[in-house]
Amino acid sequence: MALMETAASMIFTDYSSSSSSTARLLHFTSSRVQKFPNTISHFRRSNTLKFGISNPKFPRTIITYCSSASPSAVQVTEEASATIIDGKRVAKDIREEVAVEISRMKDKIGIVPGLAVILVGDRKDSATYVRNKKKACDSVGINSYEVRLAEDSTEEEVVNHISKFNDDPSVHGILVQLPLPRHMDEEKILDAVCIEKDVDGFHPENMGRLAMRGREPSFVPCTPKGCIELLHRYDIPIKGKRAVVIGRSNIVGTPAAFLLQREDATVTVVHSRTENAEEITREADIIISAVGQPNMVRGSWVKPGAVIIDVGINPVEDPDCTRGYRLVGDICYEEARKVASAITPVPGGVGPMTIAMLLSNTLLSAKRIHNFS
Ligand SMILES: Nc1nc2c(c(=O)[nH]1)N[C@@H](CN(C=O)c1ccc(C(=O)N[C@@H](CCC(=O)O)C(=O)O)cc1)CN2
Repeated sequence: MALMETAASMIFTDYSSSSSSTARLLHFTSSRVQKFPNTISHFRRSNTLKFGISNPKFPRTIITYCSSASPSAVQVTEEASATIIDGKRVAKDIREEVAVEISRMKDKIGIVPGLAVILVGDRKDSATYVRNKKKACDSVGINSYEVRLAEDSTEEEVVNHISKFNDDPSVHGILVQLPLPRHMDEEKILDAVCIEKDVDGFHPENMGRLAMRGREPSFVPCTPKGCIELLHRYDIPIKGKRAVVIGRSNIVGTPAAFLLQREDATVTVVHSRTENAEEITREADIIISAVGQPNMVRGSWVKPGAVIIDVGINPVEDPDCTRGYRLVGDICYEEARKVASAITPVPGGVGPMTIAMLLSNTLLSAKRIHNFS
């Protein structure tokens, strides 16, 4: 099956760092939200595959292969229930942790972190994300600065604003909301953000460092950082696991794959030209999907007990919803949750983590610039 790559047009989150395989992504102490209750305790593969789940609250799942030749013939004969990875709750915890650090910094050295956001054009979804970023800044005590430019602005205008923010000592983080209007050269604009303030982590130097062993990016893109943070906070092991990343966009898929590799996972990237995407994905202990195709990953793509991080945020028409649409992920949630051991919902999974990680990166930047630990 061919996958569609729609990095720029996905209404999705895009997004992480670690200096060693075990390093935490955040630069302040954070807590795990709960023990991961659904760990597979054993596996027995034959015509009938069974796995036990360590927490008695979760029913034992029996998955029967009706025909070993056809993976789509997998039947769940007893209702299983994956742990729901609650991104909304983790994001709230992170906002609280960031707020505590910001007030400590303000008390000790009188510095308040500042974030500058540049929005070009009139996409409604982008305007909503920018508004939510401002609200999140307000809630933790970060000063925010916003520039809104018309759809037909020039690249030069955008770059001029970036240059001013690069030179402004009250600004510690700069981001340009994506996607940009089609006539603009995204590369040229993102390259203009100075690397010390690149809280989105989209500068090619940051990405290059992320890809290299022994090098540290200044910042890790917020969405992939959020994905790994969710795995850490739910105590989900990554080291030595097989991970499949679906999608290879610059802002999610590619950095997510680098991050998983830095955490010592064995990583495969599945993309629009991949043959046998379904079989490859079915080998994975951890799936991160960021492809922007509603419900593309079916239950049959998922190995029993796998952990699923769904980055896709796709609107699908629904007259019953006040907005006229509802949001679904790349993963067919109703099918996958019966096979997986843990899964992020959409909405309320990775999405809220993107903004929480942005706040965390902005705090990190201000601490670094002012040599505050
Ligand atoms: N400069 C950037 N542009 C874009 C990024 C980014 O990280 N930096 N990511 C996405 C959009 N995005 C933030 O910018 C973003 C997307 C979604 C959410 C979110 O919280 N989603 C909610 C649902 C929201 C809804 O109901 O509409 C959820 O999943 O629960 C936050 C941020 C592309 N552009």
